[in-house]
Amino acid sequence: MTDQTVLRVNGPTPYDVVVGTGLLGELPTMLGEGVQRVAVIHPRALAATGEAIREDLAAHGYEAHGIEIPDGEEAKLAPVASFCWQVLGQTGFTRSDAVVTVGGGSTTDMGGFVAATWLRGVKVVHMPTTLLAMVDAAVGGKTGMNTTEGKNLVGAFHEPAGVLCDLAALETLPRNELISGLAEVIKCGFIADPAILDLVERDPIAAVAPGSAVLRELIERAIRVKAEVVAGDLRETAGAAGTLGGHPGREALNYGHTLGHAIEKAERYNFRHGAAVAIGMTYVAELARLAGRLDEATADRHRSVLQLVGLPTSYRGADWAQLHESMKVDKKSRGDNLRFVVLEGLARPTVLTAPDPALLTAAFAEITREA
Ligand SMILES: NC(=O)c1ccc[n+]([C@@H]2O[C@H](COP(=O)([O-])OP(=O)(O)OC[C@H]3O[C@@H](n4cnc5c(N)ncnc54)[C@H](O)[C@@H]3O)[C@@H](O)[C@H]2O)c1
Ligand SMILES: O=C(O)C(=O)C[C@@H](O)[C@H](O)[C@H](O)COP(=O)(O)O
Ligand SMILES: [Zn+2]
Repeated sequence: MTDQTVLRVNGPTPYDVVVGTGLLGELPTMLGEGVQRVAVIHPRALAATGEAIREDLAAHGYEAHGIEIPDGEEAKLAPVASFCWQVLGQTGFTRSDAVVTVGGGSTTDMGGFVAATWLRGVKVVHMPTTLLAMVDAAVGGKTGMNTTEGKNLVGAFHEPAGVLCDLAALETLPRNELISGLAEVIKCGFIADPAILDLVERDPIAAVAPGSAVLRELIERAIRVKAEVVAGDLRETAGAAGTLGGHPGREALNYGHTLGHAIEKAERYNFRHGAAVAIGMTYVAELARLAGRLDEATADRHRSVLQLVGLPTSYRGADWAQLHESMKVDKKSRGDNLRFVVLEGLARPTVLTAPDPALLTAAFAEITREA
């Protein structure tokens, strides 16, 4: 009897996302044939876990090296990538060797980037340890590094060879981190799978309880949404090209992120990613409502479902001019035109290009009003 669920991600190089507990035994199979050296990249907070995985790999005959990186967004900086490249160089990493990331989204983003760039691309297996990384960051091959000018401005698409989501990791995750991850789950509910919203609304306590059947179902549903979206538009080109008949393709996964990333930068990354995205989703719901695209009930549902699990839906930090300036380098922008993913209804994402500036500020007024 196994508690594992295997979710397939299709695309140029299909791979599995395994959800369950006690998954370390799956790692050698996922690494596949021919791997001699493995670099286990983990944040400081997970030093013991990283070392246990390194030792297990060594016991299986791999030449296993641990690479410790900073916790959180501090990991997503160029000097950290440079340090990792140095270790790979000094340990003689070749194209048949592999990176294993163990950590949250900041670890999978930066470790994935190192794997994408070392020798122009080596194998990577992600072992996400936060809810957010399990349902989002570890799946789909997007990697990202921050620069002074903004969030994720450097990166590459580099799909993993596989993803192991060990649910036991969620037992040690601080509650605010779990809640942050739930924002990306709820995002999947709005853009593609409204059953997610029903599940959260029916039992918000179980939704944030590690080990609950509800949380597991939410995780699996969100991974399915992500897998389906990236399989259809891995490199995020379909939305701007208009090849999916109005569907934004992979850009749909950026719902709430245009303002969300600007808030994270303004708050010097002291804001959780999911919290910023929750505010960003509330903002675009208001924007879509004011633009006459979205009905009032669905816009209001953003506030109610996000608040139910303790996520913020209002903001009174940085001013609009500063946030607007940061949004200009959002990857969905084309030239001087901002492009926002908005909803025309539940599970009906589309792109709103260059909205009237008066609408942008009116929507901002809606989310600052009650902060
Ligand atoms: N590439 C993508 O598709 C994608 C998707 C979503 C988010 N992201 C990125 O992911 C990042 C956010 O990731 P996150 O929310 O996982 O945060 P995170 O990686 O910063 O982890 C949060 C904190 O929890 C600690 N931690 C991790 N696992 C733990 C565990 N099991 N027990 C105790 N502590 C643990 C970490 O060390 C860190 O201090 C952002 O940089 C965001 O841009 C990327
Ligand atoms: O996988 C994607 O595509 C996403 O947009 C998922 C987002 O949740 C994630 O935060 C991503 O890193 C944002 O991408 P970016 O291209 O806006 O940096
Ligand atoms: Zn995100």
